[in-house]
Amino acid sequence: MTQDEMKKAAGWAALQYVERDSIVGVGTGSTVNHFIDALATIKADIEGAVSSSEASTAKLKALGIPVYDLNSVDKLSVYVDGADEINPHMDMIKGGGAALTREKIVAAVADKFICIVDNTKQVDILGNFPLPVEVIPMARSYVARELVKLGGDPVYREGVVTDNGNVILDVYNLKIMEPKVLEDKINAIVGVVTNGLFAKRGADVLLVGTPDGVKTFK
Ligand SMILES: O=C[C@H](O)[C@H](O)[C@H](O)COP(=O)(O)O
Repeated sequence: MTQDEMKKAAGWAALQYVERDSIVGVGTGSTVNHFIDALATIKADIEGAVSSSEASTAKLKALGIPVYDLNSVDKLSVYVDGADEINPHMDMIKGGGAALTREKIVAAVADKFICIVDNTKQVDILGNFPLPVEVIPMARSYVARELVKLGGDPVYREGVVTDNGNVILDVYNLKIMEPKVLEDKINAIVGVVTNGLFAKRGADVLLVGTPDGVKTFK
C-alpha cells in the first residue's frame, strides 16, 4: 500500500464524523484533499465548509461545496485536518504546507479536531519534523535569534509567503519534551504570529491509515 493510499483511507474515514446539515471545518494538505473529495460525495447533506487556506477553498468551491467566512459562523462541530507529526498524547506539529495560522484559528472554533494521517506521521517525541513558525516579515532575523536561544536551528523557508502575507521559519533540531510549554514560549516572542505546535488544542480523534486498515485513537 502506498503512502497516498493510506492518506486516502484516513481522509475517507473522517466522513463518519461529519454531522448532517452542519458546516464543516476543513484543513489543508494532501491528506485533507482526499477528505474534500469524500466530502463532495455528501455535499447535498451538509450546509458547507469553513476553510483554512486559499488552496482548500479553491478545491472545495471547484467541487461545489459552499465556503463560509469564519466570522459568519459561530459553531463548527468538527475540524478535519492532517499533521506532520503526532505523538501519543495527540499533540501535533503542523504547518508543513504553511497553513498553520488559519488552521489553528479554525481548529479553535471547532468542538472536535479529527486528525487524519498515514502511519509515517506517528512519533513518540515531536521534533524530527522541523517546527514551522509564521513570522511578520520585518521580525524575521530577531525571531530567528530568539529561536536559537530556545535551542533550535531556524531556517528561512525561501520563496514562501503565507496566505496572511507572512514568512515561515522552520526550526530544526528541537526535541520537544513539553509541547505546551514550548508552544507558549514561541508564541510569546514578539513578531511571531503563531507556531506549528498544536498541543494546547490537540486532536480529539486520530485516524491513521495503515496497511492493515484505518486505526482510530481517542
Ligand atoms: O500547513 C499544512 C498543514 O499543517 C498540513 O495539515 C500538514 O502539513 C500535513 O499535510 P499532508 O497531509 O500533506 O501531509
